[in-house]
Amino acid sequence: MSVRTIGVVMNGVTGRMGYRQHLVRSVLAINEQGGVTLSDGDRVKLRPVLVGRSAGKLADIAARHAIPDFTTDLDAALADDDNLIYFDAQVTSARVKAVLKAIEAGKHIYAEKPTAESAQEALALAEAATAKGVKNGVVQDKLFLPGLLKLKRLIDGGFFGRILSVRGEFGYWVFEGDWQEAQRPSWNYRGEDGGGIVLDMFPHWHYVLENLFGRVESVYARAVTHIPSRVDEQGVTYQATADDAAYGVFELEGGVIAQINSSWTVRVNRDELVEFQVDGTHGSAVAGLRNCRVQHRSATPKPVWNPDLPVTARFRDDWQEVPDNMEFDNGFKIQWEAFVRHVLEDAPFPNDFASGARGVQLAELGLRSSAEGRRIEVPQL
Ligand SMILES: NC(=O)C1=CN([C@@H]2O[C@H](COP(=O)(O)OP(=O)(O)OC[C@H]3O[C@@H](n4cnc5c(N)ncnc54)[C@H](OP(=O)(O)O)[C@@H]3O)[C@@H](O)[C@H]2O)C=CC1
Ligand SMILES: O=C1CO[C@H](CO)[C@@H](O)[C@@H]1O
Repeated sequence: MSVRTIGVVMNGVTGRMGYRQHLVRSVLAINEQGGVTLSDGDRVKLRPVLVGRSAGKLADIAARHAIPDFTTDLDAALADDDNLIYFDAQVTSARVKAVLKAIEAGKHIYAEKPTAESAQEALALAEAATAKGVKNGVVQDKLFLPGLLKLKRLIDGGFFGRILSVRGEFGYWVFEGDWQEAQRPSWNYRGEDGGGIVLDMFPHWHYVLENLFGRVESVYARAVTHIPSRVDEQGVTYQATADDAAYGVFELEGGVIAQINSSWTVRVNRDELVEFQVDGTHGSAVAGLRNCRVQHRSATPKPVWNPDLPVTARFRDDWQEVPDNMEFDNGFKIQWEAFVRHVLEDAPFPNDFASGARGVQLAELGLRSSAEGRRIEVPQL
């Protein structure tokens, strides 16, 4: 068994996702476990090369984790042939330019979602990567959440019979920033800076729906800005020009109807920050980030509507927890390992830029649907 090291240029590590999930919980965690194991038993460690626009912030992170390589010069990092992979977790609006540069430099590309702000640009990235012959992948972390893995297990095991509908509820209250600090970066609430819940969350819903239930054939959405002004990181009031809630209906192949609410203006009255209820002819399930509960047709109670009487049935007690049956690793790390194997030994990696572009397309069509007040067919890309 041999161990080798490859360089990974990581742009955006001073941000929330780039630092926590990608650098600490994925790349450094992979090295701590001894690297990515390839099919022949060899191991590959990752040498992060931190890139960003603030030398001070990069130096802090590098010192904290004893990382020798960091720079504000993306071109220099891309010019180094030992750096095989370029990873991007910058703000969405900065993604396309940097990724195109990295493709041009012949790097294999892994990027956060959404890959671009428009479907045209997202497609252009996919085409540029294909033309250059570089591997490409987009983060689709929700597929690896324990709750969704359990849901997939139920689907694969035929638990539902014919699936009829999916109801998704995502969101929580994001503070306005005046009397309590906002817990998400302010650019998310400015359209001109690449913000908006549709662009943020519809790419997630797209790959979840496509992978678990089938192709998304149409969308109807209403996107709104419920809170028109917020206060940013500097304490300055700004106009919230991006949508902070979206109410969407998606029709899937085979007639499944999915209805997903996404909101940063909702107070949580559910067990998890995202939950999907799936109803089928033979059974139903409610899956969250970690847990999944089911009710089989044979154990379905028969409620009778009678508002004259107090409710005595405890409907939630009639559901059964799906067991873990396995250890669940961090989903971002699992995807990093898969991408490294894809680059080095051509292992399958379905979450490519083409699938990323389909997600951006759904966001774009969702926004168009909202603006025009109509249901829109989703053309196959
Ligand atoms: N898969 C998932 O679950 C999630 C994915 N995301 C995606 O990750 C990306 C980053 O989001 P998040 O980490 O929340 O954002 P942050 O605001 O926390 O981080 C943004 C990063 O981009 C850099 N940056 C900011 N402005 C610019 C600019 N104008 N030009 C170049 N770089 C810039 C920042 O550098 P600096 O520190 O110097 O400002 C920082 O490194 C987004 O595309 C978002 O959609 C976000 C949340 C969850
Ligand atoms: O992917 C995501 C999951 O949820 C987060 C919380 O609002 C979002 O920031 C995000 O982009």
